[in-house]
Amino acid sequence: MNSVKALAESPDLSCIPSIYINSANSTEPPASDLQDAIPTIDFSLLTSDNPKLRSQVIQELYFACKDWGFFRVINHSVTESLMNMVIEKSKEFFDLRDEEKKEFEENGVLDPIRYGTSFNSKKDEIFYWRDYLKIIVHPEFNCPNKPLGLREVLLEYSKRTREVVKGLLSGISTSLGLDQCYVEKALKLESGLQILVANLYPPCPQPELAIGFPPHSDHGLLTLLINNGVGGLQIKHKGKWVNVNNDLPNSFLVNTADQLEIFSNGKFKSVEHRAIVNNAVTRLSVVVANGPSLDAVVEPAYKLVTEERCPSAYNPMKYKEYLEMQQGNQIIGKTCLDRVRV
Ligand SMILES: O=C(O)CCC(=O)C(=O)O
Ligand SMILES: [Fe+2]
Repeated sequence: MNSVKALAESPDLSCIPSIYINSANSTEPPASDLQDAIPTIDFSLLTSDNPKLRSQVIQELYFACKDWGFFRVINHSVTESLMNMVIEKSKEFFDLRDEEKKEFEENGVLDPIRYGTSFNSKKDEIFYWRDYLKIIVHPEFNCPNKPLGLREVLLEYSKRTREVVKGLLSGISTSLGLDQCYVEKALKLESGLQILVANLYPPCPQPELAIGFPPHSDHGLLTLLINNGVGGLQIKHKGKWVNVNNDLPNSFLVNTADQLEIFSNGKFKSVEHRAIVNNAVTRLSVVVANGPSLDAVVEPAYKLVTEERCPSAYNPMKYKEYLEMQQGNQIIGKTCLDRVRV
């Protein structure tokens, strides 16, 4: 595997190889800065003793999912020092020697540990300026045996982030007029799939020609993102690409993903996002994708279809099949969701 990290570190790289040239860059309008602030959800209010505060935050969650598909979560139980350790240990993984990382190279979509470059280098027509490490951390916890300490940090992070996701999904369930445990039970979250993805975007000598992560939506229910303080994430909001700034310490950036769009029968849309690169500093993001159980069949919630008399807009599909379809092909916007849309 030829990592972008090794390429970016080659001594006299001034032009990027043509395989990295993303022709869409020249046709897409540049992103603008956001006019309105991304919604912020105070997680602690979801379990407040005060029913008024609880119902208020559930309503905020509803509109954050419906109008944005992106929100920040504050006052959760994950400490800033744990978040920093996750970033630091992920960086140490990428800093291992190539021979050490080689044993984790991707062989198949459902491999528990996958180190690779681009998105799906066997299928990608152009390559993305990104190396990655993907680890299935639930229902079974997996982890590379190096660097030292990675395992402890990721195990703790996986547990903590699952608690946050559980709380958010019970709020979302309520906000959809369903029982607060409805999502959890229907999608068997006890054995829900959780994949941790570390994305490394080294400095790129021609950032305007390359792309770190092309426009896409995520496969699961909710994705939690943190990064090393370097900007680069852009989301599509009201039809336009906008920059997401890192302006709130100790917060998660959360986005709605495909299975939540399906489950909510399209009430909540999975949001498209992408990552651009820069020529000065390495960007590192750590994303936790939280999905249903692999054997859960996902379809619009029965109650939403019957009580609201909205015909089902998505065909049922086992999450495992959806995941294999999304991870095993090229990633192009929301084309994967189109395949299950009625
Ligand atoms: O690096 C980022 O900010 C985005 C990464 C991402 O979208 C993903 O891993 O699905
Ligand atoms: Fe993503």
